[in-house]
Amino acid sequence: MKCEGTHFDSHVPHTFVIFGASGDLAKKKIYPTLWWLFRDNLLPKPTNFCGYARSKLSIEELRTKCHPYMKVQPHEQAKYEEFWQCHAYAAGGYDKRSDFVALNEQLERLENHSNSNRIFYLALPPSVFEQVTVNIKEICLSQRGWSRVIIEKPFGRDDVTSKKLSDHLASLFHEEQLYRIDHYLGKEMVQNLMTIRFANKILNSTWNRENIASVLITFKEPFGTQGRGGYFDEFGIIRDVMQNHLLQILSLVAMEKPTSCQPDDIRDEKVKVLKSIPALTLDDMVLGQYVGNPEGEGEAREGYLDDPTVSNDSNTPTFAQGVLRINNERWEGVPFILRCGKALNERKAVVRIQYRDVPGDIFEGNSKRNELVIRVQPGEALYFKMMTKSPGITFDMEETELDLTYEHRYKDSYLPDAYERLILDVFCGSQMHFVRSDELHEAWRIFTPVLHEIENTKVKPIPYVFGTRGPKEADQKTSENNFKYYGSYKWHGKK
Ligand SMILES: NC(=O)C1=CN([C@@H]2O[C@H](COP(=O)(O)OP(=O)(O)OC[C@H]3O[C@@H](n4cnc5c(N)ncnc54)[C@H](OP(=O)(O)O)[C@@H]3O)[C@@H](O)[C@H]2O)C=CC1
Ligand SMILES: O=C1O[C@H](COP(=O)(O)O)[C@@H](O)[C@H](O)[C@H]1O
Repeated sequence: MKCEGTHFDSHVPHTFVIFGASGDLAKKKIYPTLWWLFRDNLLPKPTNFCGYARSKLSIEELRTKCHPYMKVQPHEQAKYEEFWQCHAYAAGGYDKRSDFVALNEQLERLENHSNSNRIFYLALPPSVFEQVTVNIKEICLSQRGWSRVIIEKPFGRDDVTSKKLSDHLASLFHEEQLYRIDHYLGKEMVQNLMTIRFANKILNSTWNRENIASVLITFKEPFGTQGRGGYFDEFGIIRDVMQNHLLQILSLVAMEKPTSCQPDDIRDEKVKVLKSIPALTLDDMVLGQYVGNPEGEGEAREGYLDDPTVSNDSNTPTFAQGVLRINNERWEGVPFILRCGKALNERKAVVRIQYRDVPGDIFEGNSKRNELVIRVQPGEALYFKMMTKSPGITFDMEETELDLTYEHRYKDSYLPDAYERLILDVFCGSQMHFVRSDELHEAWRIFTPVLHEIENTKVKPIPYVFGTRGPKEADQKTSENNFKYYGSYKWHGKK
């Protein structure tokens, strides 16, 4: 797939500035990703790195914090030393102009006063986004090259706060300078959706209400808040996962074919399909909150409300299922069911495209629906459930699958982490896998009313036990929305 801005001038110097360099995201995701890109010679030369945070840290201390996540192999040691030699660190406040002036001087020295391009990564809580972006704009932009800003969710907590943030950013930067990360857009199988849909005649021509009964997009995690309940409680699972990751997947599954693979042609189609979705209502939802499992081990014994950082009467959902409708010619009447939860029975993200029953059945009701399953993680796979005659002297039929398990088919392929792809895209100037402000606006339009209703009327989520599949009411709602679960499918392959 050829897209605009998929390469960079490898000889222009670049500087990557990490705000919040002392934090969790920086040590667990950003520094490791930069190291892997550096290790694989994927970054322009030279690229320098500069951390910025309030804590006073030496490079040695920063390195020690990051080390457990860097996955350095013994033979990579020399390269690893080289990586850390390209680093600087500045301590300062997020609201202090003079500290940003000092940061800028440090960047100039690091760049040897060259025409370096600059990338600013905001690994920061949203409360300081505004001050930091103003200071970047006024003091730290590259004077001779380009500057780009990467921001992490949450992009607001509802339509009003998100618009405020969008307006603020638009007053400082052009949209082409802004890279809003939704890391699900960097995952292999999510990126594959465009190819699966638009490069396969057989799928493309059945991708509509005449053939598809329902679509189920699931995200499950087997752990709870792990002591981060304080943060989670402000947002809940709908804002944490459904409004962004699952809705992004839905857009890619449901959008019309873009006129080209150019980032804005794709994002135009995503916005268009979102505009056809009415706001979600409480009737379309099942909400849950986990309780401890007295027979479980460790964290599983604790319920959400047992987390000391969560208030005792919190009604924040840790599980949510919502049924969305797309009122356009392709999808009218096809439920798109988004389901996500923490403290469930497994880690899994999967998209199920369930086809309609075969009309004019001659098999006495024994055939089951076709289902195309796109397993995002873990173990990327694409499989198509279908009916076949049982082999041998029989006319019985059985459920089987066409199976594309990546681990078997692409044995020697390296599937980079989502952040590796996305950060590289920023160097390349490709916004294809980043969220545009109008997409965000539509996403909040769909979710804000129901979020406010849950919060204002103190809707009680249904308790479910840590380590289970969540409230059974969700399965009930799924079957009412034309998704058939047979419980009879058996896969015989190796996992
Ligand atoms: N390439 C590969 O690696 C392949 C692997 N497989 C494996 O085979 C196994 C079965 O495949 P799968 O497609 O999941 O088959 P099924 O159609 O049997 O689906 C099973 C899933 O349905 C969900 N479920 C359970 N009860 C209900 C219910 N009452 N109503 C609605 N949904 C329900 C569960 O998922 P949930 O809890 O998420 O709702 C469960 O995992 C899986 O483990 C799969 O990974 C299959 C083919 C290829
Ligand atoms: O954005 C988030 O995603 C993670 C799950 O990401 P994954 O790549 O491990 O699937 C989730 O744990 C977190 O709560 C959420 O904020």
